[in-house]
Amino acid sequence: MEYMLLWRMLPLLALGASFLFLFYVQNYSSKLPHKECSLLPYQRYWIASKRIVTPQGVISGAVEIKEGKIVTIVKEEDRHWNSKEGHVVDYGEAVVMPGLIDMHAHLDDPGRADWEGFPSGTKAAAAGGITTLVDMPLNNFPSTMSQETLKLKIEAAKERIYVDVGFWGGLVPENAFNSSSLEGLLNAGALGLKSFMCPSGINDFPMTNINHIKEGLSVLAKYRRPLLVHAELQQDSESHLEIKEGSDDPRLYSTYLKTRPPSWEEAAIKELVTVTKDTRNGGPAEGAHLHIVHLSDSSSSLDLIKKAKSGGDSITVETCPHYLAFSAEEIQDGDTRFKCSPPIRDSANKEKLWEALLEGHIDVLSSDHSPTLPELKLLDDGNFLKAWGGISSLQFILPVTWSYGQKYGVTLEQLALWWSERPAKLAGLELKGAIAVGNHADIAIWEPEVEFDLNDGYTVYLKHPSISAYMGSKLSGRTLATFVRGNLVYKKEEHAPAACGVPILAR
Ligand SMILES: NC(=O)N[C@H]1NC(=O)NC1=O
Ligand SMILES: [Zn+2]
Ligand SMILES: [Zn+2]
Repeated sequence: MEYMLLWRMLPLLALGASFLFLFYVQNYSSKLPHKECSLLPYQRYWIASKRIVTPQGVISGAVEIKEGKIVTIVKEEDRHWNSKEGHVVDYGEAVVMPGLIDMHAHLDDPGRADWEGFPSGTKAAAAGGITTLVDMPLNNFPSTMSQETLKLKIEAAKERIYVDVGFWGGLVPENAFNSSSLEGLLNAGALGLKSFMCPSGINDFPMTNINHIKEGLSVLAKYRRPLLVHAELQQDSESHLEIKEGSDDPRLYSTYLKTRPPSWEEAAIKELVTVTKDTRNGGPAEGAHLHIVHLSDSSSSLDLIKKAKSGGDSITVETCPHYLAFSAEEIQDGDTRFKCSPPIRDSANKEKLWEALLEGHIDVLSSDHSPTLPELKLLDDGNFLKAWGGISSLQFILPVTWSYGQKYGVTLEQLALWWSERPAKLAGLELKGAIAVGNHADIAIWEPEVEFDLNDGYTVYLKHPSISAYMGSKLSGRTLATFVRGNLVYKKEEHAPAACGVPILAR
């Protein structure tokens, strides 16, 4: 009789057990990253190399990664690490460096995704060793200048980004005196704000004056987040107004150069340093920080920044690879791929930029990757005055800085400082920017000595490779692999099947 009861109960028991099993699998597996996020099927593993760039210097050894974070770093000589404890990926002599953080890129998504877009831009980033991008609030449509428009960005990024992406919000006349609007944007997670002191090239992103900037800083002080400023102030007395269609040849680079002299940068920075005084200790905007983007003028503009820094202002400055790689003398007439603002100046200016970077007066590097449609670059026409201003570079920033930096003795540690550690600090990314225990396992593996020709045979992931000023050049430094939070997102011309980058929102 009891046996009979047991037999009858069996199907019920089996059903219960399978429910329990399903419950377990669902709950447990949801905690594991999607296996399509990574080209490496391990949760826990070691990366070994003879050249690992840490804040304490370059070491030979191994880094242990567990569930997306760096948990151990050991030197070769301290052989406590036991390879049996996990899978080891041995990269030999290749360099293991913190992934690059490009704090200034325009991915134009949503609204102008045909210019670049999150999938193409972040695939290019991953292929170039970049593990985090901070996206600019303009060139996408609508511009990111409110809580609602930031939400559109986050929505557009969903399952479409291959690396992590943070967002700057826009400071524009419309929101500058509306602190609740700015606070809404900052509360929604913007890592800081960005504004222009000259026309931005995009009608729906109008320029700010120094009063707007002062207001922006006072709101940012409370959040301890930065304001990034495009520092060029149009000087009517000179230059561009005198350039009339027909009298100066718009195909000559020298014509374009005359339209944006260094005095524009100098005038903007002169105004900025009157308000950065507020950021000093005890000042009314203490806690805010002003960051000058893409400095080109290495003379008077830089002197003003140095003076403000020495006075205790919270101010930093970046330059970009194109100002370090190219000089005005080399730009061919009609080659609008090189048009950007502020413009690329002469070679003496370039030498001084390098000097300032090496001496620490320029703090950080960024790409200012600002693509567009090839037809708006006017490559056939070659009209420098009408072509889109912006350089396409994202995938190449590491080999460009490395290749052009050879002449100046640039070291791996310097690259890590300019491209990872300092941008992480500026953007407030606490767990990124260095190979250190507890940090996200955001890692670039690359071979500095390997040369390549950036020609049609090279796999470029940017949406419009033809508009990049770097096409046709020979560079050294090939990316082998890129890890984002422990996921192997790129390996030798292959991306992970799923886009598992996450939006980074300030809290
Ligand atoms: N709108 C936009 O991306 N402008 C950028 N392009 C450029 O060359 N400088 C910039 O500020
Ligand atoms: Zn700019
Ligand atoms: Zn820009």
